[in-house]
Amino acid sequence: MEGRKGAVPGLGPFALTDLAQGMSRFGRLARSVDPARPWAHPRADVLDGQTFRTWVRRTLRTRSGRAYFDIATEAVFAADASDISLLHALCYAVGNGDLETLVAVDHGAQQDRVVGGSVVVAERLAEGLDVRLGDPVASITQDRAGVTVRTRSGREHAADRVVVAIPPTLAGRLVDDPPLPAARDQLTQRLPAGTVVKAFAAYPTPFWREDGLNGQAASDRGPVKVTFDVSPSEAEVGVLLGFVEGGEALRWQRLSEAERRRQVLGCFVRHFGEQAAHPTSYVEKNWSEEEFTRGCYGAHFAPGVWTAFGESLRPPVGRVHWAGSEYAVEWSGYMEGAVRSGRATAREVLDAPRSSGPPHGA
Ligand SMILES: Cc1cc2nc3c(=O)[nH]c(=O)nc-3n(C[C@H](O)[C@H](O)[C@H](O)COP(=O)(O)OP(=O)(O)OC[C@H]3O[C@@H](n4cnc5c(N)ncnc54)[C@H](O)[C@@H]3O)c2cc1C
Repeated sequence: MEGRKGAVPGLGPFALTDLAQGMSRFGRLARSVDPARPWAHPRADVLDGQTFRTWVRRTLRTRSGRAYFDIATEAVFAADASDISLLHALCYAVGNGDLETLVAVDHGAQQDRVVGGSVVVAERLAEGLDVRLGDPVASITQDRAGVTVRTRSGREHAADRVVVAIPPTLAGRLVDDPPLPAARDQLTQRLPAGTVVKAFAAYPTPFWREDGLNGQAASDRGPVKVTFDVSPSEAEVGVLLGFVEGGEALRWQRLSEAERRRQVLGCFVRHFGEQAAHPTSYVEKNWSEEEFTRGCYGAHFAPGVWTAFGESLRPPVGRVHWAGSEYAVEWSGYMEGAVRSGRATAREVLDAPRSSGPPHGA
């Protein structure tokens, strides 16, 4: 699917027709799914009983058509099409616009970057709030009077209600007393995060621009399949970002440091020429190693999970409510979804009956 540097792959008429038909079928099927209740689809058992890969292999006939769906799946879910159910792919696409919007840069989900990094958004939101860092929550105890949250250092915080705003798989690592209902716990056992490594190479200048290239590449050859020019806007330095995602990341992260770097730079050279082989610095960030993230971009649902456990995702358990990107109906897996879910859960808490007794532990 690629030739010389900067080339746009020429797809033949068969591949183009195949891709157009595949996308149209996927879009039609996605629009039949209610992203708030995917398990309620009349054919939910069929859609959730197969992997997205099965559907792609059955529906698309050409190598290029299948490659498009494979690359898009890795880029959107940080997982392989064989990891997720067809129902999840449809639900995610319809809740977040459509598949084309998710992978698109111009007018798409990939269009904008936050100057200073995404952390700036969280820092600005935290201004003026009583945010306490460095002492993670370890356990949550609730009874009829209230909730007590205990941190790893042993501090206790009493409340009427609690919002757990961390990814479901991390929420499953907290100790709950009483234990969570079986269905809710089994759900958190089945919602893994995807696997993503971001590899950055810095150069004295963004040299690829001299060749008329914008630094964006999409390839069916890994380990880096998607790249972006992430050079700072004001600095005289060029930075290329390569994403290593899904199964590619699982295999690549087992390699030695030198081999990982060699393979990433090899991909950059294929796309942008020999100069890419000699960066002034090279940095990798494996998001699965982050203790409080353990992968990204969000949780994905394997076959059977939406239909068997989906109804347990959003309802609170007693005084414990859930919020975060994974709980959003729209823009799940994105910062936008985290904000929407936060608002919905805040409303849920405000509407919940107040405790009749004093807060537990007060
Ligand atoms: C590499 C990468 C690239 C991404 N790119 C994009 C993008 O381009 N656009 C986009 O919209 N989204 C992107 N995302 C996804 C986006 O980051 C998430 O959707 C968003 O951060 C989810 O917000 P959240 O509030 O639900 O959860 P989180 O951001 O995960 O926030 C949870 C917070 O809880 C903290 N925490 C965890 N455990 C505990 C504990 N036990 N006690 C106390 N605190 C705890 C964590 O430290 C964290 O601060 C990306 C994610 C990654 C990893």
